[in-house]
Amino acid sequence: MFAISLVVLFFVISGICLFLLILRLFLYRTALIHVVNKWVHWIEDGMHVHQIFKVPEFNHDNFQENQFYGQVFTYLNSLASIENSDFTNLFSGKKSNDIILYLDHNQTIHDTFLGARVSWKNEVNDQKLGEDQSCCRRTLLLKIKKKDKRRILRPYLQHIHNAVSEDLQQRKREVKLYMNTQYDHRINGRWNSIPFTHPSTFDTMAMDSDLKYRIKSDLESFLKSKQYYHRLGRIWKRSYLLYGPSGTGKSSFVAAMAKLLNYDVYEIDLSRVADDSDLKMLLLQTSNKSVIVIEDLDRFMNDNKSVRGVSFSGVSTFMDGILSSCRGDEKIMIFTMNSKDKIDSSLLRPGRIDVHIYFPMCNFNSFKSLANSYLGIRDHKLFPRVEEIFQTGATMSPAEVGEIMIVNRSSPSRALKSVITALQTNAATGWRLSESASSRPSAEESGGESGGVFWKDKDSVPVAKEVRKLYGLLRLKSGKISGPSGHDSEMIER
Ligand SMILES: Nc1ncnc2c1ncn2[C@@H]1O[C@H](COP(=O)(O)OP(=O)(O)OP(=O)(O)O)[C@@H](O)[C@H]1O
Ligand SMILES: [Mg+2]
Repeated sequence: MFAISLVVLFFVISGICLFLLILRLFLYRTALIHVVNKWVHWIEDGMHVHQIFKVPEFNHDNFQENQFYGQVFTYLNSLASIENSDFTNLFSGKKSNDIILYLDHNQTIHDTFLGARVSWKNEVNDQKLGEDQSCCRRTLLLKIKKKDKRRILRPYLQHIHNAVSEDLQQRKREVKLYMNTQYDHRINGRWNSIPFTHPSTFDTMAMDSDLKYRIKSDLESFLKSKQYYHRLGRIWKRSYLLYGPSGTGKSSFVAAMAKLLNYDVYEIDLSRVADDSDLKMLLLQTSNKSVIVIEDLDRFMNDNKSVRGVSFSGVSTFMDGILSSCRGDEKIMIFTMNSKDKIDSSLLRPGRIDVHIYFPMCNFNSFKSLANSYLGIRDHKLFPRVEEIFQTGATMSPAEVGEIMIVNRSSPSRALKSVITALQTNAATGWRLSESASSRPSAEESGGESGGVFWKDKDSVPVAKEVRKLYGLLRLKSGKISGPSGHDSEMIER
């Protein structure tokens, strides 16, 4: 009898074990386990009081981005649990085989910290602005059990901060290009960003190497001078004016500078700025360590004295950068122009523009540099002929030379012959005369009224001897900064 009971018991226990095993297999195979987990969490959540914390995208005054929002967003997207969150977005990353996961609007993601379970919601509220316009107000909501709050809240926020800082350091900051959106007083953020992938670098620029070295050193010494500027009571800002004819590499050089610094680029399109206060707002919404760029400033200033409400004084106040100094961080401003001829000299005075860099048309040296990078040749039997034509004063922009070389890259001889023909045609049509009249820096421009430091490619302009003498005198008065090769004739400090 006892033996029979034992056998029955054995079968019952085995049956239960088998049942549990099959149930487990069933739950996992069919993913019903997630449904069960959801119910368990739902019941558990219902038995607790929660507290919700908001992390809005913009600070309460709506002027500046809330840095912590960006940190939390990066942190959440790096969590393994994002893969379990519904509607996660998949984007391709920097490398072709990279896939990046991003939390979708109004989705929830869970995280655990020191044994406590918290959840985050990526809340996005669409606001109707007009007939066919709307904007989003983004907030991240942290839901945490009241009983866990005292124990984990502060360490958890610190943990996010540390995790993101390390992550950012590892990724060495992905540089972004920000562009201002059309003005609308109901929208908080005025900048849209995309990854900044411009291929230009200091190495790819066909420029005098001495000049490149000076610009690099200038940037580096500026970045190290926080205390110095502070002691002088000056705003820690450096402004560069890149000017010269079209296609000489000004925009490419902006990209090269931003890459060298690893700074984000904020490019301001003045036609989208409503008025002076909007321009101020844009400046206030830029982040630390950024390059602020206004391209073709001469065009805007000359087209109409007031660009859609932006006044002359609005532009000069912007250039003074007083607002940008609110957070005491360094700012680099870059302005590009084709010519300084018609620009009010007060806009170019030292302090508003610290360094003037002239971008010349192609000369034989920059031609050789382009031939090296575009065609892979350092010398060629046609080089003397090309040099001869340059010496007659014929010229073209580096952009034009580059285009000819790209089209004929399979045959360097054909490329050089095409460049020679194009140079001859330009010379015959008298193009160089108009170029020299409109955009080369005159003595007055460079050393006279505009001020600041003036740099140009040492081969670019046949500067008159008298001007050089004058420069020499000015240098003696103010001290000099010389490059590695000892050429200091291109730089004037007033
Ligand atoms: N000095 C240079 N070295 C190498 N490439 C150059 C140089 N100048 C121009 N290029 C090439 O020519 C093209 C046009 O250059 P970029 O747009 O920088 O000229 P830009 O001076 O800004 O012209 P614009 O005044 O019309 O805006 C780019 O593809 C760039 O790579
Ligand atoms: Mg340009």
